[in-house]
Amino acid sequence: MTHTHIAGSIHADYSGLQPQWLQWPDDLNALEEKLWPTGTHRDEQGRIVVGGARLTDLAAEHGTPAYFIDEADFRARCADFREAFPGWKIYYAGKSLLTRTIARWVAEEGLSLDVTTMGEMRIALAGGMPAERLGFHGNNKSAEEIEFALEQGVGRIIVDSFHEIERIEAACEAGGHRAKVMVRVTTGVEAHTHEYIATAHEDQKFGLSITGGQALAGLVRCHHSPYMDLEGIHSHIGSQIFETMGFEVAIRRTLKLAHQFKTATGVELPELDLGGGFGIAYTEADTPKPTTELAAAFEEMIDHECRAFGLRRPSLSIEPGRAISGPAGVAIYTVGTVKAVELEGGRTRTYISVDGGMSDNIRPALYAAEYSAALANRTSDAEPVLCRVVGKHCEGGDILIRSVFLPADVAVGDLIAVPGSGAYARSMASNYNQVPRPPVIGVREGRSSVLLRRETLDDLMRLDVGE
Ligand SMILES: Cc1ncc(COP(=O)(O)O)c(C=O)c1O
Ligand SMILES: N[C@@H](CCCC[NH3+])C(=O)O
Repeated sequence: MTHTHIAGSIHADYSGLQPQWLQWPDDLNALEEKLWPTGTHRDEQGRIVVGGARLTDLAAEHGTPAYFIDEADFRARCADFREAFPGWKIYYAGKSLLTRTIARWVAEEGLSLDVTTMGEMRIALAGGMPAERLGFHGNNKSAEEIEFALEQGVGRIIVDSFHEIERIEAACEAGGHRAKVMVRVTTGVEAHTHEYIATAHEDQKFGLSITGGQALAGLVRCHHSPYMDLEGIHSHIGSQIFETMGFEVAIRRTLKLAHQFKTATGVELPELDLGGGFGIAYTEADTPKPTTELAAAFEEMIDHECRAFGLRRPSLSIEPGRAISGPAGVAIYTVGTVKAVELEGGRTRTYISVDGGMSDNIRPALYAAEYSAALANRTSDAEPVLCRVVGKHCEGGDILIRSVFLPADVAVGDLIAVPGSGAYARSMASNYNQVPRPPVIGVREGRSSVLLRRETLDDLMRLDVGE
């Protein structure tokens, strides 16, 4: 192993192995505030404490891998959006993480809820979210889902295609319903995020294109429908976005569309929904903007464009998912093996295998998403080594954290905590390799409660009904 001098101290030389954004850590035991639920700290023995509970105790009680959600932090993030965007409707995006209890938290915090399937609708309603506070999304809603939504009286259906318009009308006709709808449009914005989670460029499956004219045609079609009350335009440009620029372009283009609609029909659309996508810090390199800053930028742009197009300011809504559930959640794994792999140039990468992997967090494999990690059960004075935290699946790409500095003495049995695991981890989990999915545990004032229990092998066996 070669060594190099950086800022006066001697470090192992990981040049070429270490991504540019990953800094040599000043203090491996430090917990960078922006990554963790508010109030996360180490106790006097160095154990990480989340929501007033030691992760060691939580792991002993609930096993690993597991996701722990700090209820106070989750609720505070709901409140933060509510307060930063006064007068706006805030729809928490349930796809990021949804259980009945979480739906209840969201309802109690006064937010609405964005759902995408029958399953999400059922869980949200079972959690006590009033149907009129649900926004029903999806690019291929089934007739059954639409009928259910109308019967329950969901607040609005966000229409994604002409086929769906026909399906909604048929369901209204058959069931004697009226449907409140918004039309999801593609604004052509190239959001600065991973290609798979950008959703407003033209060449993808969501929404009706503004440029192609389908968006205006869809709005007019809904406006004239005898079964629909058209509430407005919906735009969602993508996910894990830090810059306001993409949203500003979307605001301009959707309000221009609202103006065209007014010219075509003489009617002003009452509402504009700007979707979700607000980025969070997964690593030290991520710098999310405070919600107040986002709100100020949006407000200014909306006022400006409304004036420019001679429109009244519409009612406004957003749909944050990750920005609420992501930082509130920490995943805990147990180290099973540690392997120093010799690379060319005499350098070493330390592979730390944990008891989970791509089945409980597919995001690194799917989007090359980066995460951070910390030793949860103790501190260490050992020197930092460049590690790759990998899972237990039969797949070379089963990587949880591609590059992270951890102490050189990480050993079998240690606990690894991964912040930012509240969003799109459990909700996208699978049973790959017949691994039961981990539980979601709520933590509040030092006490924990199971929100979603751990799957068991019996659960898996029960599904396997073949001869
Ligand atoms: C329509 C819609 N709204 C809201 C969201 C939530 O996004 P995020 O969790 O990034 O805020 C998504 C997912 O990207 C979405 O598709
Ligand atoms: N699931 C994605 C976000 C996009 C999903 C919603 N359209 C993620 O983990 O980042």
